[in-house]
Amino acid sequence: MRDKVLIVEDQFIEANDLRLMLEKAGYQVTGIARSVQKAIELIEQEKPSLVLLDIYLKGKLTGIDLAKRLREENIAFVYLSANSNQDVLAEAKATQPYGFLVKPFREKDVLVALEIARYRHEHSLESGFRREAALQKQLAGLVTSAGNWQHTIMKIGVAIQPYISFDLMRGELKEADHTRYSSGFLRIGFNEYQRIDFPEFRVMTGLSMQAYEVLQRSGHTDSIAAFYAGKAFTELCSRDPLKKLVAGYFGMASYLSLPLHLAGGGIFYLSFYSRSADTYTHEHLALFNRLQQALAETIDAALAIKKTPEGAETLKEDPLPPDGNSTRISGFEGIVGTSHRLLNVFDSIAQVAPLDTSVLILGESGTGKERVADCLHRLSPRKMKPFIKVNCAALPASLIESELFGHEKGAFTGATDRRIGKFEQASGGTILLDEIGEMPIELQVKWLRVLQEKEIERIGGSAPIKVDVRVIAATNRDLEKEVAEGRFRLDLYYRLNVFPIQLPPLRERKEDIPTLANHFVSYFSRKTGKKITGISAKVLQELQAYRWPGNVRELEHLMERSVLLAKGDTIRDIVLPDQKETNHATDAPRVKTILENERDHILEVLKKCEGKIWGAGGAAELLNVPPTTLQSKMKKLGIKKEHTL
Ligand SMILES: Nc1ncnc2c1ncn2[C@@H]1O[C@H](COP(=O)(O)OP(=O)(O)OP(=O)(O)O)[C@@H](O)[C@H]1O
Repeated sequence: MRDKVLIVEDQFIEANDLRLMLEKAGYQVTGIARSVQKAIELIEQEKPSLVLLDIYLKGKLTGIDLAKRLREENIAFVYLSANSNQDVLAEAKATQPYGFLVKPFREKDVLVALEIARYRHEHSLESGFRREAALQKQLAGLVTSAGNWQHTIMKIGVAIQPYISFDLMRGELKEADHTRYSSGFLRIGFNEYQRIDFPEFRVMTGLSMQAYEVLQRSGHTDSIAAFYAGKAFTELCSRDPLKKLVAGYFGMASYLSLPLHLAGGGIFYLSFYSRSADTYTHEHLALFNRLQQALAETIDAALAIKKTPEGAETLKEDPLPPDGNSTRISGFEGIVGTSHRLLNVFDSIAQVAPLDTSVLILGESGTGKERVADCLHRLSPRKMKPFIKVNCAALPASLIESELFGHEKGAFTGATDRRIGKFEQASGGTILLDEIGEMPIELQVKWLRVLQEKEIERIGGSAPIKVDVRVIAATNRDLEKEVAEGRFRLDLYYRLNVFPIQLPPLRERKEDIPTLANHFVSYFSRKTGKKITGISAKVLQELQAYRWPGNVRELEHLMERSVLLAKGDTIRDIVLPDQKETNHATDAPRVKTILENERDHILEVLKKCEGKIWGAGGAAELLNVPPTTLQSKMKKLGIKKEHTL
């Protein structure tokens, strides 16, 4: 059956061109809508499987408004746009489109974008189902696994973490006679949890037994699944002093409550806390609906053990087996830290590493982007194949193309031999395009085609060559800003941004500073043969107060210097750059180069003239240069006509 496509576009000529293009390629175009209202009517009547969607339409509502509805109805959509305003872009991105096409369109790009959208849509549904089926199986497996009930609850937590991210999980059963059984698990590493039952919690918080019981009695319990964030979380804490204590003590910012009605009667309260405010959504409640039976069966079985006479004896004191609280997986070696921001990065790596999906690693300089790329490769099925790194900033623009795609003998002056490019060298493996934000704009179009069509052409070559390479890109630039300012192609940005991993700056995960500092001290002590065993409390305090504009790399260099200068076995002094200066340096906007200024100025004038170069009122006249000079400048600065509309 032919795929049904709806075109939502208010420009008749463009819409009609698209219709002809799609029909020629075998799609069934179910209609052209010029407004959101008309689009909704056509969607109800025709049930298209794909929608091509312009952002600005006739009427008040925009394509972004329609996109939200398409998401809910699970219909794949691709934006059509010439707009690169940063705010609009951020809004469009939040609707999670399946692709983005920049006007004017090339036929092949449109068709490839539709193919990819269809593939991604089917794949996301399918992989969602597959992942959930795997989780259900894992939960069923826990029913028969031996161990005490707390151990089973923790195993449920470990299994559920990739679906419901948490920093603290609690399980609690209230019996008819008011006896309570509860257990808590604090996440302290990627797959490491510390069991915190109420005796430990009382010791940590200094609560007396009596005070604890008072707090517990005045608590709030949900009878149906619910989540709380922001104001709702603050209100929940003000109604429930025990939750307030937990939130304050462990720095939690949101809460998800999943009450499970057990077959044996009673309710088991499974609840999750997260240190991020935006962790829990309606999707978690929907997931819970699908999983509650499997969860209830697992917990029922675990509690049945508790109810046997032998089980009851060991209920509160039973320690977790040694492998229970520490199931480290290898692969994250070299990335030190256990802050929840870093653990979220580990979760993303674990989720995406085994797939072939492109990954975009974002983060300030020195945050560990290259290390993350290493992990992605090491944890993928491609680990035995090459991992090739290309630094786009370190290559002169004139060489990047031949460096990446290779050239044939005699392709240009100086090409004395055939050269295999980095992309082909990475065949079967992974390529890291570091500093992708620095890639010249002319090359970005070629790069987009490589990503879409999975084939390259050597310079001077006569036919394209198919390549199987997984692409990881990294940048410390704000790519959305680069797009808004015309330095990065919007369609390439969307193609790369399939799975972004954002690395936090060090100043946002200060709790990792002592571990990192100690890690570097022991590394450099070993390397230099000095016997340094620690860092003084004063130095640790200073390290935590500093803003770290250079992130982990700066900390690494500082610790190396400190080890070299240290007298005795402890680091007691450090010399940090003047805080005011460094704050200033981080907050100051990047100074633009002369070429960037020239480019911005020409772009601004061209936009004013709606792209017109020649004749009266054209950009050449306004800039007071001959049109041919302007054209060659535009070429040199990578300004295309479509950037100016
Ligand atoms: N979590 C970490 N644990 C241990 N070392 C780290 C960690 N993160 C970064 N490093 C170290 O900090 C230095 C910088 O890391 P890396 O080169 O991966 O950063 P980057 O984000 O790619 O930087 P740039 O944007 O400048 O290329 C490296 O020497 C790396 O070993």
